[in-house]
Amino acid sequence: ATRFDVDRVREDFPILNRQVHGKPLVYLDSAASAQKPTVVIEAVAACYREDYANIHRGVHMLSEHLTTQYEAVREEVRSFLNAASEKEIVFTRGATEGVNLVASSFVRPRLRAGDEIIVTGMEHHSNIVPWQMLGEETGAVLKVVPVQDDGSIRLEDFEALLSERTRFVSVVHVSNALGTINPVREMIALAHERDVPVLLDGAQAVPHMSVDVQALDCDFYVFSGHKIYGPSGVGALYGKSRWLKEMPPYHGGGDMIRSVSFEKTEYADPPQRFEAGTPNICGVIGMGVAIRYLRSLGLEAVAAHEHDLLVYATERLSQIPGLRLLGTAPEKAGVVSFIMDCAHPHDIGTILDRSGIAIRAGHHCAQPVMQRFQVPATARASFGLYNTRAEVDKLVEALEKVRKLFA
Ligand SMILES: Cc1ncc(COP(=O)(O)O)c(CN[C@@H]2CONC2=O)c1O
Repeated sequence: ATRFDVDRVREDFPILNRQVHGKPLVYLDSAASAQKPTVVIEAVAACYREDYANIHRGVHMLSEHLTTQYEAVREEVRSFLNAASEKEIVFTRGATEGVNLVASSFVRPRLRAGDEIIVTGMEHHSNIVPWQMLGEETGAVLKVVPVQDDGSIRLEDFEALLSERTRFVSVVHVSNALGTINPVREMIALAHERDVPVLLDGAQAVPHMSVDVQALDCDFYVFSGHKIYGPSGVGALYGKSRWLKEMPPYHGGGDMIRSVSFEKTEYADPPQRFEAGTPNICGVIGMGVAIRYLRSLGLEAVAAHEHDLLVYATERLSQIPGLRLLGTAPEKAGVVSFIMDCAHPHDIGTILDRSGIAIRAGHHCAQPVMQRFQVPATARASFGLYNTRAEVDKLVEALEKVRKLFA
């Protein structure tokens, strides 16, 4: 793979030149949201400054031009995920809306009291709460794959939960709290042996690795634009055509119809059926530019660079007395979660902030993970393509300062 020139790449991210509390920003919170390259910032600005109109219905040049740009992003996302057709790509507000859409339109009609939905113990709340809401409505129950001490799950534990009552499996591809990469290909094969469809939450996977939904054979895949260096409030849901065709609309309104009358309304075909109302037009266009930018750097080169940072950070943090890593599975991406015996994660985050270092401290919308490891919270450093070993060294330096302060 071509050596990844991170110093050159950093020039693409204006915010990385700024100071925080008089110190250079060291941004180690990309798992929460990634920073934006100039090409994305400029594309969104140009969309509003030069090209803006509403899309899909206008007969004037601006509307037609922007509609073409907007719909071209659907092909960009199809290619990014290697979906069979761009009709399998639904634009959403993000991963959370993608899960809710599938829960409401695909799973809900299939559920009866006592039916089971399988998730893992490391899910983000956006892949727990929608299923609990369905359970309250239908009497369906959640079955949870236990998390091992190293933050991984065991296939045999997953298989043991599959039963004739299992109606759906919804699992995270890469954990935002532990960094674990789950064995999703094998999980999907086991579920499909029993004709059980699977949704993968790919919010933390797509920034760090190539994703091929046809090779995975997942039934649904969700991700958010803001984690792949694009705007917030935009994302995508991949769904197999065979499923999208049979799904009723999620939200009603304009654009998702073929014809409306008080006697009868005909819905549009997928994907438009699931895209009611005026969308985040310039956000979608920005997301398309972000995907092109990421792919221009090469997912393999980005993954290799981030893996080097992950290994380096893990080695260096492991040498800090009183620091315990959470999430030490052999297959990991993106994040290093840890606690220190001398300070609460929030204190760690506050002190690091004073040194210009941005990490996340809390439960990372994965409270069951905190309960599983019996910690109130963790400190989490997470990596993007623009991070460097020197920034890991600054993190370690600051953590030594925490130790001196609190020891
Ligand atoms: C694994 C995972 N799934 C779903 C989501 C929800 O994505 P949206 O908020 O874009 O719908 C997140 C967000 N990650 C959170 C956001 O802040 N810090 C995190 O780790 C996530 O990490």
